[in-house]
Amino acid sequence: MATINFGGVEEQVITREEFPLSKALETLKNDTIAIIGYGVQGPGQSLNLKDNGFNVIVGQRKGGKSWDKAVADGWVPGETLFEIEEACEKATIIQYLLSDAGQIASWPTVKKHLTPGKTLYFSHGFGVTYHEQTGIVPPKDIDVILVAPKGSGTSLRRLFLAGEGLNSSYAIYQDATGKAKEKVVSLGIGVGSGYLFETNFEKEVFSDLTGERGILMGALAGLFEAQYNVLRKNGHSPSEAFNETVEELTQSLMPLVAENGMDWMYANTSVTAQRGALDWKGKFRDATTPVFEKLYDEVSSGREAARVIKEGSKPDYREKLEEELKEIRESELWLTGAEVRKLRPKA
Ligand SMILES: NC(=O)c1ccc[n+]([C@@H]2O[C@H](COP(=O)([O-])OP(=O)(O)OC[C@H]3O[C@@H](n4cnc5c(N)ncnc54)[C@H](O)[C@@H]3O)[C@@H](O)[C@H]2O)c1
Ligand SMILES: CC(C)(O)[C@@H](O)C(=O)O
Ligand SMILES: [Mg+2]
Ligand SMILES: [Mg+2]
Repeated sequence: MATINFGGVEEQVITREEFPLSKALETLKNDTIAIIGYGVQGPGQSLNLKDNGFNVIVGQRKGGKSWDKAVADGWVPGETLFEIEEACEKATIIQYLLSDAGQIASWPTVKKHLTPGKTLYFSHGFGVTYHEQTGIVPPKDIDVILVAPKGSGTSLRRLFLAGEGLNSSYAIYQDATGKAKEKVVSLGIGVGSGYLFETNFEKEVFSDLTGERGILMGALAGLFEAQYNVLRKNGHSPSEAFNETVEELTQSLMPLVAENGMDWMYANTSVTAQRGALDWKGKFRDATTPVFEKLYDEVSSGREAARVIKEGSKPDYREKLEEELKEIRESELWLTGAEVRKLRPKA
């Protein structure tokens, strides 16, 4: 493990250099890894593991879109693609990558196959942390581990194909065999993580739910709408409002932040922008802190989980989601975005 000083706080991280792929392959050479669920993380993790040389099969409900996608991606029914129960039976390591609500519904099926010596792997602390609501309580005599890629499964696959890697957190919930650590690190490297940082199941789910509802998705989308609406109300054209709200952020300023930090982005803007933004930063921080405090409280109390389980378990969830996404897609803001994207010059 490498000790890294993160702004004055030392943490241990695991990199590909110190835990190479060859060591991961050696550790899991007798294992069959079943990826249960082929939604977003399933494809990314299974294809990366397969391309890295691990013994992988996929378990997915037959007949739906995810099954067809698995076939299109090269998984062969009866050879490397099975119904969930059959894949669980064949596996020594079960990577439980159904949607968090789906994991509750399929738990009785999966649990039957969690016999001593097997390993149960999650990419989220949700099911185990909120066990009073999910009913997911693994048997004591198996290893229970987590590798949570910090980003979409789509990005996990794309970065892997580009020879790069998304970072992931890892955690051990139960170590029945004494080998959970080497297994979790091997799987973390195998699924294509750039590096791995340690957490526990509860911290992973509390931070993840806060992040995605907050700045990564919910807060960001809400701030976009607020600023766009104010600009439009004051007579600015859609293209001007969109460019000053979204396009410049994604195309010009966030790449600078990603490359070299916030101060680098500030250093590459005008004095006028710097001065104003530095003054307004505090106002936005103070205005939104109570909302973030409320969000964390909803997450840590389990109330947010209850809402997700209730909504995510409804049979018409996907249909309703599609309606909500359509409403966003067809709003003036994002219709403008579609036109603006088309105008980007190609290399
Ligand atoms: N989406 C991501 O990129 C991402 C990132 C990090 C961690 N995670 C975590 O990874 C896990 C998988 O997430 P995902 O977004 O890939 O899942 P998903 O929502 O895409 O669903 C995965 C699969 O579950 C199946 N499924 C849903 N309900 C089911 C049910 N009742 N019975 C049987 N199958 C059912 C669907 O057919 C789908 O193929 C979750 O724990 C999630 O929190 C996801
Ligand atoms: C990709 C995210 C938002 O990081 C993940 O946490 C998810 O739930 O999909
Ligand atoms: Mg998440
Ligand atoms: Mg996340």
